[in-house]
Amino acid sequence: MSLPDIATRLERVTSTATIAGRTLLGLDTNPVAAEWSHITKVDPEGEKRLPLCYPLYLSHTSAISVGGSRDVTSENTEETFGLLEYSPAPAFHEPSDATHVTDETRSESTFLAIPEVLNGDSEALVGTLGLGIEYVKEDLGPSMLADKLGFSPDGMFGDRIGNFAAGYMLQDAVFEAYIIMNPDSAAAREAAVTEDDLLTPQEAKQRALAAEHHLESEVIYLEYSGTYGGEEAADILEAISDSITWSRLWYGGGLDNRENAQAVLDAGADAVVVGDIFHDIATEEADLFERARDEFGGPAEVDAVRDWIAEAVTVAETSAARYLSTITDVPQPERQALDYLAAGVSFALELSAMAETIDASGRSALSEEVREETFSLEADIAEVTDGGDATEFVNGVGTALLADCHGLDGDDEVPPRHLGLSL
Ligand SMILES: CC(C)=CCC/C(C)=C/CC/C(C)=C/CC/C(C)=C/COP(=O)(O)OP(=O)(O)O
Ligand SMILES: O=P(O)(O)OC[C@@H](O)CO
Repeated sequence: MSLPDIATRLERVTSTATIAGRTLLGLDTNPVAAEWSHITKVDPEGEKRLPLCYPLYLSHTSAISVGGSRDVTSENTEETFGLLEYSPAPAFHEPSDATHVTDETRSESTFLAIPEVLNGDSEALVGTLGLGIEYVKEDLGPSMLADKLGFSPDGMFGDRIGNFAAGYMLQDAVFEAYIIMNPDSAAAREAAVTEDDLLTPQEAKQRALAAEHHLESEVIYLEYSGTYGGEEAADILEAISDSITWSRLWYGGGLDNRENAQAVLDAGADAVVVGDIFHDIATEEADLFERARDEFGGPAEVDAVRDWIAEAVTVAETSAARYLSTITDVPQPERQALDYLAAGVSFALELSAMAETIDASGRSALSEEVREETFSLEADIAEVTDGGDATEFVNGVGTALLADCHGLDGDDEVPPRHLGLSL
């Protein structure tokens, strides 16, 4: 038997074993964790910001998806992964364009999640993917290898290096088969989904079956981006979850309270995905900080800030409480939200008082003073990350915000443009 014959037989045996494992034995070989029930989408674009103590909020989510469909670049994606090093949850990369993928994003993400749209145009199903593979094969793969080796191996292996890089990256990637049901969303525009492309539950189920059996998509993603799908979404989820066995089923769009998150889980979603309500916390925190500055006129104890927030707003209606309530295993989202909002606002009050007195002659003097200060937020952060990271995080955020306030540019670990609040 020739070498190619042996390779062909081996490939057949392996793929038969895979199918038997998944179907006859019901083995869960899906690399996307079955336990994940809540995903937070963090968008790297400039308009979508993070609350100051994002590690606290993100300590309750199962995983973080980094990506977005507008104004995303490799630079703001790398920065977002840098910020998420302080987050306790694993982060994966969902690029909307292959050029957002770099060596750094690859090494910092748990896996690459590639969207394919089941009810859009052919660009969104395979066109962008083909373009992406071409980019990995011809540019990214060879340049990553040349960086690592210190020389370009092109002449030695010809095309094979690029093919290997593309194969390797895709083998490691997970595929998300999207069904987009909100034609007014950015995702729908990207994928050319119109009213005519909306699916009935039965059609959605049939496409999900094609995705599971033919495309082998690790995730089937029912997407209502920006709006809650209600009963229509529940009907689709029920139809899909009754028939797929191996792919995970995720729902995203408009979730902002416990009832709607629980409803889609009850309808059969394995996980809920939330985006907007998380980013809204950043705006809310910045607004509360401005009001607290007028109220306290200087630094204040966390307890005093907590009492003031409880009077100043209806905590149950805050984005912080709404975000936390979409995580169904957080027992008291309102209490937790009040603690986190108070922690963020009092940290900002401490920093803004420091801004008045700090030596702002240069970044190193400023960062030295920040390191000498003890911030109460550090203990809270240390509960969700390890101690060294908590110190580094608090000092990093403090230095970045103070430097920004004094117009000192620099290479911040925590770039202030990603934070909702400025001093
Ligand atoms: C091969 C490599 C390295 C990368 C491939 C990159 C690919 C194929 C990207 C596909 C992009 C695509 C088909 C996008 C369609 C629209 C979509 C599903 C967007 C995802 O939604 P969000 O970006 O989260 O939506 P919002 O911005 O509306 O929240
Ligand atoms: O921003 P929202 O509406 O929560 O949607 C989340 C996600 O499904 C978007 O891709």
